[in-house]
Amino acid sequence: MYIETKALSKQFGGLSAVNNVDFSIDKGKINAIIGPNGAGKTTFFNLISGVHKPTSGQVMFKGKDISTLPANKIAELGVARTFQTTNLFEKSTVFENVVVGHSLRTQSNLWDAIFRTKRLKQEQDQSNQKALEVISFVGLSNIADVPVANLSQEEKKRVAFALALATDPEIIFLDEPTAGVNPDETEELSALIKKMAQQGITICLIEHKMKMIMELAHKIMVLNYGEKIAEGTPKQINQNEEVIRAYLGGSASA
Ligand SMILES: Nc1ncnc2c1ncn2[C@@H]1O[C@H](COP(=O)(O)OP(=O)(O)OP(=O)(O)O)[C@@H](O)[C@H]1O
Repeated sequence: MYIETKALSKQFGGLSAVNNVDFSIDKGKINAIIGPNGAGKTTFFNLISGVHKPTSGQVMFKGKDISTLPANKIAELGVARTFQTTNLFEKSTVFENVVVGHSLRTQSNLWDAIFRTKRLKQEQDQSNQKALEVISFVGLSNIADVPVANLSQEEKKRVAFALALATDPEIIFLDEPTAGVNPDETEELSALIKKMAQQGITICLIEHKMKMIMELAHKIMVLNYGEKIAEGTPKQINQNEEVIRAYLGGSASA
């Protein structure tokens, strides 16, 4: 089993944001989490990536319990979250933003920085090369030197993907990756998500756009009031009575 949650629960005061959720994320596939507003999707992400500690239950990564590891340790294991586009440095270029991502994988310290050591130089070269590689992968090579402030929302989303990819992740968590972009751009970003999965990167995403999820995901989990009400292929989810009632408001093609 790759990533697995066992009876995972998180309470905020008296509120059960995530309640007793068993879920497994399939390696190399596109896994999706859907559900109405406030269903617990973001909290579930935060539990897996170590932002929140569970109230009870476990998160297992390749058979190891990571429930109590801090977020930076979980990131070092190869679990990356995309950053909101608002976390990008607007005045810096695409390249300058992305090069930061790879620093998670480097060892240099203050000593290296003061004395400009060989290790620092080698690692800077590696980070620069990695940044160029992932910028090309997300299709932004021609604007690598443009400040982020001058980019469209869709291009900023690509920068956020590149930043996550620069950390050499095994799995990427995407929280509403296409929020705020138009339908054509949504399709283009979907194609990019597929391309990441084809590279062997496991994807886990939250999305409200049902049509996109139905076309993209291999596996879907539906949360409602913190509880898992269904899990399955897009086809199974589309036909699930409880999902149709709770989430799709009676129309499976919403
Ligand atoms: N840090 C927090 N403190 C208190 N309550 C919280 C906290 N984070 C989330 N909640 C509550 O937990 C519940 C689940 O929230 P969460 O953001 O996980 O839902 P969501 O499915 O991601 O919603 P949306 O689709 O609106 O982003 C909500 O009722 C929310 O108000």
